[in-house]
Amino acid sequence: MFGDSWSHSADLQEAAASSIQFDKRDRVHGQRNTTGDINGNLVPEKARSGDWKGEGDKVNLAEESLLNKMIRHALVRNRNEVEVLQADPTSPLYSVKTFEELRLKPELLKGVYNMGFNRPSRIQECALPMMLAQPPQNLIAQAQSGTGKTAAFSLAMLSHVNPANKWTQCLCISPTYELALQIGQVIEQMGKFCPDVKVQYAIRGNRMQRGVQLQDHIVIGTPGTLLDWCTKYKHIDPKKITMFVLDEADVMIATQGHQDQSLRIYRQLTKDCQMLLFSATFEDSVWRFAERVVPDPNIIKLKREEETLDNIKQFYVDCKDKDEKFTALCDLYGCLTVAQAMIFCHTRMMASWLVEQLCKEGHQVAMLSGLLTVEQRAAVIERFRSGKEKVLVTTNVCSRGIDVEQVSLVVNFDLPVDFDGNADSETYLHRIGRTGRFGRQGFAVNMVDSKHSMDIINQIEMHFNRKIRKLDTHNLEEMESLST
Ligand SMILES: Nc1ncnc2c1ncn2[C@@H]1O[C@H](COP(=O)(O)OP(=O)(O)OP(=O)(O)O)[C@@H](O)[C@H]1O
Repeated sequence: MFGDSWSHSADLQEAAASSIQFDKRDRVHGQRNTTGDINGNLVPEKARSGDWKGEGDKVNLAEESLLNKMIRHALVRNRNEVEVLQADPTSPLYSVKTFEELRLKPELLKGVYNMGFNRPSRIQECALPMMLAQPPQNLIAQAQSGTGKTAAFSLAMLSHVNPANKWTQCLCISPTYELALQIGQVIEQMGKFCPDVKVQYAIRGNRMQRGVQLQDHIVIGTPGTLLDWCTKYKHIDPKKITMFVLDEADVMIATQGHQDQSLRIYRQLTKDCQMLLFSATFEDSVWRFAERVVPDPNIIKLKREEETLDNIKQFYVDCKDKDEKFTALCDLYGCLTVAQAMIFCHTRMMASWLVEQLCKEGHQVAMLSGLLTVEQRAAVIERFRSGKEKVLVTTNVCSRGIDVEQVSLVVNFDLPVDFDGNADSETYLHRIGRTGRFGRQGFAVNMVDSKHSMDIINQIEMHFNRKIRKLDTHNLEEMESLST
């Protein structure tokens, strides 16, 4: 398929990876400030975490993904059209509007409905018929988190297996232990009425006697353990795998060693094995990886709904220093609690300082930062969502993940900057942008405390071609207009 050059480069990668002592759990728990590039080199995480003027709080892709799964209870709204690129453009394109059209086993259909799914999501409409087609078709699918990818491939695996064959038929690779468990939960829930279908987890700590062949039909696991189970321990015969799913490919390749482990598993499969790859984003490195493991793919893409600054009134407050920013924030406090507000800081330290100061002033605020475990973060977000907390102080760790409809005011206590200290317009948009909020009004207040931060405001103004007006915190009329 890719010839020797491809396997040679995989070998080179493995050799490189094994020479670097790197515990992947470090990444899972966000201790590292590095990430692996396509060649397995360690490179610093850049703009996303912002690392200028003090360590910005780290955004760990796997944690972000897990957090998203934990806090999400429904599909993300997306009204964009799905783009489909077929491997064979002459073959008819099927898409379904109902789950019945898929002719699933009745027990499986019952499982789907039992989960409260009435109809396929946008991405599922196209992806499901492709994944269930005969002869099998390969698929690369890209759509943001929450659009129904996991549910789609879980359904495909459950539908694919023949329970009468007592061996592993579907492999699903996931970047972390926790994410693998999340996928397993979906499969187990969806397969609730298919008791004959067995699921197993190839994750650290789950050990079996060497040479014991699994009878479980679907195995979900992390790349390293799955590779061991296929090669070293022979629990799985890779030649009998007929469906191979790679989930969260973007997270996978950002994790040192995972890419080459996945490639090594892939190389043991037969060429008839159906390959399915999913990713929330599609940078070049993800794309190159996808092309390596998914020959002749159908490609499905669902663009993220554009965030927009429409309906957002943007202001800046001119301050001398941090303390003056704090005073300005306290002046704004009445407006913050009218609906709900998020206050962004660059570092964990700044966020902690701010929370402490606000509490001293008698204000009730919640804090979200990379210092918290994913479970703790999920709990804080739930409290904020349910309105138990009105004001959330946060770093970038959650600027992407949480969609809280009722947030009407965003304060950039620190402006978003990239690695070099320039305006990070993308993060700015993520912090204050809203997607299709039915014209609901929002406000953004940016704290400026230096010529440099004023420059950033100017850069952001130019980037979005929108005026950011000066807010005089002593001008009560303008202040009050924030809450109307
Ligand atoms: N057809 C559907 N109808 C209703 N809800 C659905 C449907 N498909 C999935 N969901 C629900 O929507 C949410 C997101 O789905 P899912 O986890 O499959 O998305 P995803 O794209 O894999 O996102 P992530 O990568 O964060 O897991 C879940 O709560 C899931 O139960």
